[in-house]
Amino acid sequence: MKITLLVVGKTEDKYLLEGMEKYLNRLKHYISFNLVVIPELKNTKNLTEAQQKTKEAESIMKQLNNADQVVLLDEKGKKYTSVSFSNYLNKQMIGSVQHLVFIIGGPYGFHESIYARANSSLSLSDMTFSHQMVRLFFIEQLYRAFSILKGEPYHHE
Ligand SMILES: C[S@@+](CC[C@H](N)C(=O)[O-])C[C@H]1O[C@@H](n2cnc3c(N)ncnc32)[C@H](O)[C@@H]1O
Repeated sequence: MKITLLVVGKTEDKYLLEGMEKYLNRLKHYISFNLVVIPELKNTKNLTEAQQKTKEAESIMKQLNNADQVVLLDEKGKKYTSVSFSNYLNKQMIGSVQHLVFIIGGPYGFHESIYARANSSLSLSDMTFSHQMVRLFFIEQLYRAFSILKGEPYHHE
């Protein structure tokens, strides 16, 4: 199985880039992982929030194949503990899933067509995080999940 994390917009903040790099470097020892950045829309001044979400959705859909298992990062999604998330990943790996795609929305969240395409959703908290910060938190949780599956000492309950 390979995992893709699809995000909208480049990260400019150094503190986030450094954190992401740290966990991406660790994660690559466990799984084939790809971070795909969909470029942020330019000249959005004349676009409504709904129009921006529609355009983002078109770019997201272009990245997806029919067989992909798509999981949206969404504050209203399903909640896991780190251990239950590691079990979820294990199930996907031993099941028939070839490509697991997690998606973090843009500043306004997801268009309804993306909700309709998704197979499931995942909440990191009831709180709303910036779409930039979520990528760091999620990559750390992915790394943590694989370290749990490997029985390595990173995670302490
Ligand atoms: C600023 S939030 C968008 C908030 C928007 N009001 C909504 O309804 O989704 C940007 C993106 O960050 C992600 N996100 C923010 N908080 C999250 C959380 N607690 N759990 C999972 N993903 C979250 C989601 O992918 C969301 O689309």
